[in-house]
Amino acid sequence: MPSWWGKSSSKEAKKKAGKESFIDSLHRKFKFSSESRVNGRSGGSQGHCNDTISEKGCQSPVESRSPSPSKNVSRCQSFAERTNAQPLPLPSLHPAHVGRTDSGISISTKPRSEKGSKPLLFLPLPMPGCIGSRSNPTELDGDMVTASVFSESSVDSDDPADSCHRSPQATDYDNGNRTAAGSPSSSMLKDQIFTVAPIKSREPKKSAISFSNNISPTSPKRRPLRSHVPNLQVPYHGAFCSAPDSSKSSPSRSPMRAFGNEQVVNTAFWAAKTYTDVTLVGSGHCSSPGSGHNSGHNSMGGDMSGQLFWQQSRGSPEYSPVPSPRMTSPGPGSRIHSGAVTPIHPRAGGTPNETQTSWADDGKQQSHRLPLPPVTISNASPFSHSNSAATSPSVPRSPGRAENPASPGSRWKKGKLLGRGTFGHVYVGFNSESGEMCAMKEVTLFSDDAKSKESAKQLMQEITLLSRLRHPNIVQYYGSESVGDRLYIYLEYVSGGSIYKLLQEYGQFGELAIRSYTQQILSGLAYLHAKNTVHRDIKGANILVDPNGRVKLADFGMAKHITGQSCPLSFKGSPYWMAPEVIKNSSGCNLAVDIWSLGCTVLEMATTKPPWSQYEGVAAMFKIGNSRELPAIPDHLLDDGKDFIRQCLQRNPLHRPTAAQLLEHPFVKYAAPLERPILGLEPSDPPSGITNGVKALGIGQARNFSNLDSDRLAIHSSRVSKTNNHTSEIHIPRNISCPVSPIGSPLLHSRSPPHLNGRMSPSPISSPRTTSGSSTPLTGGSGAIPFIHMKQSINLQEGFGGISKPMNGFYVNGPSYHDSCPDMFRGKQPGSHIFSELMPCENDVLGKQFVRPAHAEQYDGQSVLADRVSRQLLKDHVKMNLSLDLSPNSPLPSRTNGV
Ligand SMILES: Nc1ncnc2c1ncn2[C@@H]1O[C@H](COP(=O)(O)OP(=O)(O)OP(=O)(O)O)[C@@H](O)[C@H]1O
Repeated sequence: MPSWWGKSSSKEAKKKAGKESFIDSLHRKFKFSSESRVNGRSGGSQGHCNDTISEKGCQSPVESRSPSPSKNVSRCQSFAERTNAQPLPLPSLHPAHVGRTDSGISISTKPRSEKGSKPLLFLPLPMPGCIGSRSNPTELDGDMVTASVFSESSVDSDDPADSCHRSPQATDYDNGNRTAAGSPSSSMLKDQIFTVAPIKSREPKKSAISFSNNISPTSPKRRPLRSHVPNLQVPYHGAFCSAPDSSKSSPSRSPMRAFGNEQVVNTAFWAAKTYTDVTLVGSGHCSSPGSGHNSGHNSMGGDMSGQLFWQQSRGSPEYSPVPSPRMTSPGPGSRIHSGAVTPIHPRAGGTPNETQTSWADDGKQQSHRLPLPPVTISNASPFSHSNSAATSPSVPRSPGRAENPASPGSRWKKGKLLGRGTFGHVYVGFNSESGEMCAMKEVTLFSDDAKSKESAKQLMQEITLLSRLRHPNIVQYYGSESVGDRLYIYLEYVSGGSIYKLLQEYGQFGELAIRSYTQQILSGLAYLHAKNTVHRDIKGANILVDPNGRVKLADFGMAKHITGQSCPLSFKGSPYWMAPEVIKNSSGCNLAVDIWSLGCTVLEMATTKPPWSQYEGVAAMFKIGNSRELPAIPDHLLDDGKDFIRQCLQRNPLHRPTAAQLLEHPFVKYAAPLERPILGLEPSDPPSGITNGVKALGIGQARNFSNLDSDRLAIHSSRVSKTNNHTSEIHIPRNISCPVSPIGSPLLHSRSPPHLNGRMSPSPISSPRTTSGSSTPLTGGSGAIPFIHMKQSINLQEGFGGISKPMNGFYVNGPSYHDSCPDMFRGKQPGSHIFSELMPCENDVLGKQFVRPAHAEQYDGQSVLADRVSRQLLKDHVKMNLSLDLSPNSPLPSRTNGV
């Protein structure tokens, strides 16, 4: 056991004292905020147009521990050294996957009454209703701004912790996380040690807290913000430390996870690696990119440890018993946040879930009662807290419990740990009554950390943004609720893991898979961008894949809704996937940054590593931001693929095509469609016991929610669970997983060129070594990879850093694929006769023109249908967006006003 573990909480007592006051103040603030919103909040933050949404510190989620082939891979093997990956089995064809997508928020009207505990923390849970009720379209932004302000302020914090000087402890810590399957995996490292709640007893504890579902077996022990047993000491996970614990899942715990514009290079590390040309404001700390098992990205934004190398040997950290020192690789967890702020209190993300830990240890994966999943608030307050004690680790986890038989389907039980993130842990949530699953992100809020408040706000922002998104290629947000000192966020469960994880386990993808995944990512981005929202952290670790090959964009912690005309470009993202303009801070917020990152992700899929991974973080950033070099593109990719990457990696953001435009690129346009596109289009019946939320609830949230999202995509169901004095209205949207995704089985029904049909392309997959991803050094100096200058319609817009203002949701500066079937896409693919038989383009709602194979239907009727459905969905989304944006009450500004 690490020495720091035994140190326990020397600061415990001191922190405890401040918790109460913190909670109270936070509570008051949220409450205040809530009221403000209800009354048409204005948020003084509107004046700010900072990056906002959320800034995460480094985190290192632990990937699923389920047995996987990856186990066969030596953890110490480097990507390059790894033996050939196992061929991916063909996805099985199943009925359309229907996934719940509705969002709901659970709320408990009854405050927690646990003796000795503080009043429940009223977290401002974003809700459809609340959102819809906003009269000012910029409110959302205001929230973000507010968050950003916090974030920035945090960056300037004098708190040593801010500087993220993650010490070697990080390593230990990381190791501990990874190695301790069930051990308290705190993800926070810091020079300060704190104690975490001891593992809860599995014995049922009688709780004074009543559950909405009538479950009241909570544990008296549960003392959210105060009772930490000094038997576990978890190093603070400061901004500087990357989440070393990242396991294979997230590749990128990145080298610079905590980088921020505002950050000051104040660490020795940075001092020694200062590149004058790189605008590294603030002390960026990088987490090791591939180290963490979280997402393994090197996202910047909160903490940046000095590990800026793409970790070549990130096997499956989680399996690795050996404490891994800090990772320097651009893994999943290396994100740089503009504010070196570690979102939630260090402990939040890293605090091991006692219960979970114990479960993991014993491998039983027992689950215990959890508060009701997505529940719609039935009262006027947009903020909710749950009085459910179900989340208490001490709650009996017996699946067969008979408590609350009245509302069987409303209980979610926390299952196995999927991973750790900056904000907390993610578990599988299972409703034993309905058989449904979800991903539960558990975040522990601490009051003893100055940044907790800020972190909470950031998290709220992410939730707020996510709650407004509904697309088959975006992880659906179901709802959230706070229970005591913990916040639970319910998300669509995507069991396949991230692209990063798949790459780690199976090696590089074949071209068909890449095409399919890329097409889906683009679909999600097109939708997102149509809402003037930029993800800012696109990379393999943040893209999840379900068993059917459907891709879902995840982790919107750094996403930002672009609203003003001018928005400073925050230094956020993951170094290796970061666009030049972000590094150079030369342009304003731009949707095009995602396109650049997409290009990097395509390379990542083709090589298992992001471009420039052979360089350490800072050096890579220097390359990206100051040289004209572009990463080498694997030869095994066909011309379309190479061209696609080049299009994305144009240094001038104005030259990059928009997501919508890229959907017309032959590389993705003919990607294999999903097998089951139609199933589920019609609203599915809500689960047993669940009634239509809108009708049943008749509350603002429900109404607004229905307005916010497409009815065609989801059914808003709710369940009213009345228990004792607690009434919860569950709003469980169900949606269909989507037809947009082309890949039901990338290997099947492909509409790609004949030579690719039905087969993976020449084996990229078989041997990760064969391709050189990062092994491909950057050859060439500037201009090694020629830019392709296509017809452009540059339309500089004032106030947006020179970036063109989106037109119909898309910036119109880049290559105009709108123009009738661009020649560049015609017959471009070698040997593809399909491309030469294109039907006349037809306009779609996006103003784009799609091209279809003349004999597509006879070629593959189902595929065509799927394609149409997918496009229709995209149109619907756009329409929906337009409708939403134009609504005076919409929290999102009209696109025409955006950017
Ligand atoms: N909806 C989901 N379905 C399945 N697994 C998920 C889901 N969301 C997250 N995970 C898993 O949980 C892990 C932690 O996710 P989380 O979003 O908290 O952190 P992260 O994305 O890895 O890091 P960060 O948020 O700091 O960038 C991820 O690595 C991912 O494997």
